[in-house]
Amino acid sequence: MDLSTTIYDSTQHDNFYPAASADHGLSVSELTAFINDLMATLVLEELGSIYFNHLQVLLPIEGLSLSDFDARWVYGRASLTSVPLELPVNNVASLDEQAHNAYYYLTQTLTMSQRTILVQLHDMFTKQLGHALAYRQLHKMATKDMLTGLGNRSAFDEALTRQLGWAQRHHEPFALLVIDLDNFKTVNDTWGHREGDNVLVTIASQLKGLLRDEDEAFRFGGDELCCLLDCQSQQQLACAAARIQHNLKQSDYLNKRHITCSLGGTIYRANDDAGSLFDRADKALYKVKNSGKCGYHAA
Ligand SMILES: Nc1nc2c(ncn2[C@@H]2O[C@H](COP(=O)(O)OP(=O)(O)OP(=O)(O)O)[C@@H](O)[C@H]2O)c(=O)[nH]1
Repeated sequence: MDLSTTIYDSTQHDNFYPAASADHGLSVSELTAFINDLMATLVLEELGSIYFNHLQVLLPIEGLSLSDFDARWVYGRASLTSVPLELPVNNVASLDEQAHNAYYYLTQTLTMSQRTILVQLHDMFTKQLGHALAYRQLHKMATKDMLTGLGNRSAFDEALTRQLGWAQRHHEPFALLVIDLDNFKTVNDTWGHREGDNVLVTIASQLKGLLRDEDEAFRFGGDELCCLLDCQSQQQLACAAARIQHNLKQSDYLNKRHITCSLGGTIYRANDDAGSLFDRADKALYKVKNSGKCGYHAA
């Protein structure tokens, strides 16, 4: 889910402004005037665009249009500044161990009561921001394989659905490559489970290093990995598979543990869905497994 959408929904923007004004004992037009007078350009380092969405919540108010605001918006600069005011964004530090602050660049010095209101409004905005960040953090944890740092099966499912949608709309094929380690159980049995874990981490990190920016790798489960590749032909896919296999064979660490892998690949075809695409790649993989392992087959 898009983070900005989450924020927008969670602030229930139709009700937000009147609620804010009631809380602060101001009429909507007084509050509007206040925001207007402040001409506050909000710059939240790293989270600027997220915070900007909060501002959009405030924009449909009388007298303040997006273009007005745009004209005043200064991201990362303080050209309008008379008084930069830095306020902590609550609940965020504990989520990702980084301190985040919102910087309000003001065109006039605030009176004490304006400052109090700004701080109160800020707390209201950042509560929503905290929720959005908590959601983002949870989503990250739910889609990441904790051992290897690759996307997990759930991330793979999401990415595959996205890729299929793109391929169907734009008639642009892509490739699915399924990689399964050979005799991995022997590594666990011989060197122990921890060493088995190290092997998985090593392979995942090599894979990440090998792929181009537009390609993605996932741990599908156990000793099986998947890649979604920007390949449009069997030839390109075969090259990618050969590159991966060649690279793994160069690793002394993996050679000492007799690690090889089998790969099955396929290219998207019109009318494919996730099931048909995956089945083809999986069948190709099992052809390799059934004919001596350590090879590549395409379907
Ligand atoms: N160390 C470690 N082992 C795991 C993990 N997940 C699954 N395994 C082990 O991976 C092994 C996979 O075994 P199999 O599916 O028989 O695969 P294989 O030994 O590679 O056999 P082939 O695929 O036929 O070559 C099992 O022993 C699992 O216990 C993990 O996170 N860490």
